[in-house]
Order: sequence, then structure tokens, then C-alpha cells
Amino acid sequence: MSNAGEVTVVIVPFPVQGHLNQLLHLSLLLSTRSGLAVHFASLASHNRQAKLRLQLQGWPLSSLSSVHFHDLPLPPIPSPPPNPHSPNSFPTHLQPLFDATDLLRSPLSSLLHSLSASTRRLVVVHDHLMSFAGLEAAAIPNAESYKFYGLSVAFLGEVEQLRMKGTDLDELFSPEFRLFTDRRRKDEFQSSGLIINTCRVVERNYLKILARTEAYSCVPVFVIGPLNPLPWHDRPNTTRDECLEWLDRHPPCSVVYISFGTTIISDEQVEQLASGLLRSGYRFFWVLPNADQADIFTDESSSRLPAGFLKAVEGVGKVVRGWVPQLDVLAHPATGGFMSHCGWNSCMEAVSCGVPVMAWPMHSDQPANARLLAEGLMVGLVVRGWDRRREVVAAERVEEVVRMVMEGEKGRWMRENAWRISEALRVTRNDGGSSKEALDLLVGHWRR
Ligand SMILES: O=c1ccn([C@@H]2O[C@H](COP(=O)(O)OP(=O)(O)O[C@H]3O[C@H](CO)[C@@H](O)[C@H](O)[C@H]3O)[C@@H](O)[C@H]2O)c(=O)[nH]1
Repeated sequence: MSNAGEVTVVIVPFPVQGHLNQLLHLSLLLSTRSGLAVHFASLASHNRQAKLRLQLQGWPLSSLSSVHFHDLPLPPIPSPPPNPHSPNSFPTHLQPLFDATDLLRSPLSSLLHSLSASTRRLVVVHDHLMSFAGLEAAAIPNAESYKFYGLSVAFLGEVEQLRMKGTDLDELFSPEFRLFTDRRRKDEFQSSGLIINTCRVVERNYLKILARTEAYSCVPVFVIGPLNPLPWHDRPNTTRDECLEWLDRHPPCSVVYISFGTTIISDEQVEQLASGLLRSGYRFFWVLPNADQADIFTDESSSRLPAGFLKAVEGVGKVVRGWVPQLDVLAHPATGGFMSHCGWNSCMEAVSCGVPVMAWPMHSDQPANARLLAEGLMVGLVVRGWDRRREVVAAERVEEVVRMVMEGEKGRWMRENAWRISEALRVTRNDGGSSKEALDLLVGHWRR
């Protein structure tokens, strides 16, 4: 059912992968399942990045034709390489990109005005870090805006508490990023609602606390996650990646999957991790790309593995430097554990697939997410506590954690918990499930 002319939705993502993909998942759900006219507005390079990587994230390439992409013009911005020795792994090299998003305001405003002229209602859904989009929407009579959080409520609650206590948040972020978020907070406009990519199954208690928090209690909150496709009932016929064929050759729950998303670790840490994996004797699949640059199409990094490592692990371990279909890897029967930096997408994807997590948080929301997995949901084991964040994790600790999750009693128990949650998540997205109901309510409200 096409609804063009009635309600038009404009999605405004923050241009980094972990944010882009959540709002692209939402765009596709709105366009393919709810039949809404959906426009996705970002930089040309990041529209290209989002589209390119989406085909490995559970959606068929053909679904992209249901979304209108708008390349917002931006002068060239520096794209420096990441710094593997940055004290807390925060992607400081992306700060020029973050700051440059200020310049998107004017072209976004023009786009919103032109779309508003041919629709009854213009709905602007923007990443919470793109708050100026809400201000721009407020200037248009038939527009309303919704703020999107692709973060755990555990983290949102923690930040509120730390702010109230006046605690310095620089340990979680970089000082420059804190200044940037303070600036964006000043732009904040009272939106018509908040949309959060989490769900009651995973964060019931945190959501109850959030509802009592002043900042979140005065607007409707729509809890619609997980937005990632679920392996059991959403899988389209996508092309099968070569890494899945490698996984096919291994027994169920026998492979450790390692990925720190778009976060970089030091050369010394790479070496210790490699040695720990080797000592554990477990099969592993390690995704070791360079961290994303402002423009991912300019990456010219080279391998950082110790010499001779690949030869030593032949047949047992596989290392790739490119982008892999993470959801398919997590859903593969051979995958028995996930060593992760605990980006929110990775957390939701791990529980969606019922895989226990070796939690290795590095910055931002990741420590809160790791605690949620380990203490709240009991599906994770923390590799390195936040209090030891500046230390290199030794090979012995890597070996110990891998063994505990892959063969110990605790690992079996975490896997059972993860499976239970993945089943419950499936229900939440079906008719009558809380996330499906929240999304239907939201779309119904837009169509009122
Ligand atoms: O080879 C790869 C590597 C990653 N992914 C996907 O890329 C996304 C990575 O997202 P996430 O796990 O959230 O990590 P980051 O990219 O590091 O995410 C940033 O954004 C998140 C959402 O705000 C935050 O939770 C993190 O702390 C922040 O680092 C996930 O969907 C993965 O499935 C792939 O599909 N293939």
C-alpha cells in the first residue's frame, strides 16, 4: 500500500556505521512493511556506505529501492586514519566528520521544506546526535519530529545519573566529543516522541526506571527494537558469503567469533589476543578491519597480525580484514561465543541469535552494555573490567575467558539464557508482541 502524499517520513542518521544501519533498518521496516514514503538523508559517502553494507546485514539489495536516498552536499572533510594508541579507543579521528555535520543543517532544511509542500504530514525521525533536524522540523507547520536512540536504556539512565552527580564523562568519550554533544544538546527541541531501539525483553527494569526520569517522562516513548532482521523469520535469500562456507566445516557451537565493530585496538593488544586464541586451541573467526575512517572508501591500512600467525592457525582460525555478514555469522550453528566490544548493535544481534558474549567494552555506552549482558541478562562474561580499561589484556586472560564460555558450566548456562532471550525476542516482533505493537502504534499515530 503506498501512502505517498499522505505521510512522508524523513530519516536523518548520524553518519557512522553503528548509527546509520539502525536507521536504515527502521527505514526499510517503514517502507516495506508499513508502506510509508521514506526518505533517508545523509552525506553521499555515507549513503553509499550504508547501502553497500546493508546487503550483508540481512536485507536483500532490492529492498533498497523502497527508500529514497538524498545526498546532502558537504565540502570535502579530512579523513585521517584511526589512532590505535588512543587511550580509550574512542574514534577521535572521526571528530572532523562529527563537526562537519553542522553544515548539513542548511541542505536538510531545504529538503524538508520541499518535501513538506507535497504531503499532508512530514515526520522527521532524527538520530539524537542530529538534534538540529528537530529544530528545522519545528519551523514547518505540517512537520513533527521524533528523536531516535540507538542505544541501551541502561546507558541512557547511567548518563542521566552521572550528569546529575556532576561526574566527568570524559573517560567514556573524548573531551572534543563531549563538547560536540553539549553543543547538540543546546539545539534540542521538544520532540513529539522518542523512539528507542531496545525492547522490554532485554531492558524491562531499565525502562521502568527511565519512565520515572524527568527527561524521558514528558514525551511518548516508542520501544520498537530489535530493528535488526531476526535470523529465524526475516531471512531473505541473500547471496551466501564465503566465510559462512568456512563455518559450515565446523561442528555446532565450536567457533569463537571476534569482532570489535568499527573500533580499533593497539598492535600490542592484537598480539596478546592472537596469542590467547592460539593457546586456547579453540576454532575462531576473527574480523580485524581497520576502524572506519570518515570516508571508508579511503582506507589503505595493512594487516597488523604477528608474523607467522596465520600459518600457525591454518584450518583452525580464520582472519578477515573486510566487512562480513555479522548477523549470519552469529546465527550460524558453528558459532559458539562472541568476543565483542559491546556496541549496541552487536549486543542486540548477539541476543537475537542466542550467542553468549565475551564482553570487552572500550568506550561510550559499551561499559553499560557489557554490564547489562553480564549482570542483567546473564549472557556475558566481562573480559576486562572498566576499572582496568587502560591495561592490555594478557593472552592468559583471553585463553581463560574463551575456555570459560566455550566449555565451562558457566558458558553452558549463559548459552541457555541467550537462547531463551532470542526466543522471547522473536515473539516481541510478532503480532501481539510489545515491539511490533509499539511500531504499529507509532505508524498509526503518524497516519491519524
Ligand atoms: O564486519 C562487520 C562488522 C560489523 N558489522 C555490523 O556493524 C554494526 C556495528 O555496530 P556496533 O556493534 O554497534 O559497533 P560500532 O560500529 O562500534 O557502534 C558505534 O555505535 C553504536 C550505536 O550507537 C554504539 O553502541 C557503539 O558504542 C559505537 O562504537 C553491527 O550491526 C554489525 O553487525 C558487520 O555487519 N560486519
